[in-house]
Amino acid sequence: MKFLVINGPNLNMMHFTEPGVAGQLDYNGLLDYLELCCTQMGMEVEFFQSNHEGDLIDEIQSAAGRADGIILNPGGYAHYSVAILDALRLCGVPAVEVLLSEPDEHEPFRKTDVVSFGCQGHFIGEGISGYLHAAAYLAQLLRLDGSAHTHLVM
Ligand SMILES: O=C1C[C@@](O)(C(=O)O)C[C@@H](O)[C@@H]1O
Repeated sequence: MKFLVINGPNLNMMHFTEPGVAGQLDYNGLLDYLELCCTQMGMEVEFFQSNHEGDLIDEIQSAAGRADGIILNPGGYAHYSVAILDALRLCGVPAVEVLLSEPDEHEPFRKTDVVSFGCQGHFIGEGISGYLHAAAYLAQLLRLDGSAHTHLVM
């Protein structure tokens, strides 16, 4: 089963806390951590990050036939990109959203999440564990409806 992990603007500049470990990971450290954990769970992952809305949309559109599911942290686009929402609805690949932090703990304008309407699951405010919970959830979803199996056979 293969997942495409898409991270939106500014995620490449952030630092992340690994559960139970002192210190912080940079973006490449995050990718190494996620790849290791997903490999241990028997999943293949591919990563994409962009600061540009159109590039994120191109990546979502190209997911069909290449990945069984999308794990998306849209960054600030979560709050207003109807275009990313449309791409998720059109691409035919199930997507799960991850937001590292809880929007309620930030400015009121972050309470709206338009991209969430294109996602079949949401892991919000769990830090980087959200990516792993999203992967496990997607795997379960795909096993239940058989799409991943169909895709692999094709
Ligand atoms: O870029 C980010 C990070 C974020 O996507 C998160 O994962 O918590 C939440 C967004 O509101 C913010 O703009």
